[in-house]
Amino acid sequence: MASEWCIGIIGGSGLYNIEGLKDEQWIAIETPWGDPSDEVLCGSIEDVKVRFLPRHGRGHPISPSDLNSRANIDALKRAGCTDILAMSAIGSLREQIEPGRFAVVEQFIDRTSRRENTFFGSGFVTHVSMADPVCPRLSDMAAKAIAACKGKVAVRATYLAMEGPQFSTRAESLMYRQWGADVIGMTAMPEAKLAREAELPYALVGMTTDYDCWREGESVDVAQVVAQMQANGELARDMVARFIADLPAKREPSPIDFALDDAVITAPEEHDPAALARLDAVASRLLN
Ligand SMILES: CSC[C@H]1O[C@H](OP(=O)(O)O)[C@H](O)[C@@H]1O
Ligand SMILES: Nc1ncnc2[nH]cnc12
Repeated sequence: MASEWCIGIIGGSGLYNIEGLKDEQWIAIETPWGDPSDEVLCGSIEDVKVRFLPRHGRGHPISPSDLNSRANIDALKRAGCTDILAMSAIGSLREQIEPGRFAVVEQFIDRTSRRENTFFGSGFVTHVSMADPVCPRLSDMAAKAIAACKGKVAVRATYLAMEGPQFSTRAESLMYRQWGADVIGMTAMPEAKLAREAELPYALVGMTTDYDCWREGESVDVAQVVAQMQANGELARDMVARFIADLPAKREPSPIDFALDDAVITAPEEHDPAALARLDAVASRLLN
């Protein structure tokens, strides 16, 4: 049955606010996983409900490895989101994805190692499919929004998620290219996995800031990233506004809304009540 959209926007480096929301209000949301990165800016554009969360918090106090992605995704689900459009600054591993070009991500290679990456531990063991980690419908709409704003866009990119906070060595950067990665960042994993566990369709738009360090004699630094981030800001804000304005009037269901069907392996008699209690938002569809 068709329903209303409620779009969660996760703002990456350089995108700490969005403008033009009606009835906007920053709201603190408590979660069983701890504090999200910041309050959530809630409001609407036309008839579409919008929930905006700056991934690193306003002022960028939180490092990639310390992001509480479980709290961030849970908070967006609790705030009523039906879908998530995530924005990220990225390095490019391909000549043709130059700084300033936006890349719509289709696949991930997850090299992160020190992050909580699931809502589902012992007592409610669950294995969701990540074969197709992003929502094709949202990704397609994001690519169209970038093009409509006269932005340069690359589609079907593979994103390598690294732990950081240091940038890669040259050998790593060259190896990631051989692995088939197109772009690199430090934050979209486990965020995308957790969105899938929370049955939230997720798309990722990478905003290219640099060529990382695979090109002979070149390397990346924060000054370069920040300068390009500022240059990317206008397109980022325009494309988010266009993406929301161009959503179909009603939201048709997505298969990702049912990602937990057939994913839970723990027998009902072995379910841990404490584990279930923490899943009141994330797995609300199954538990109610
Ligand atoms: C300032 S460059 C490194 C920083 O930028 C990206 O963050 P986000 O994905 O939130 O835009 C990258 O992953 C690093 O966290
Ligand atoms: N080169 C790079 N490596 C990792 N994360 C990034 N974010 C922006 N540029 C990056």
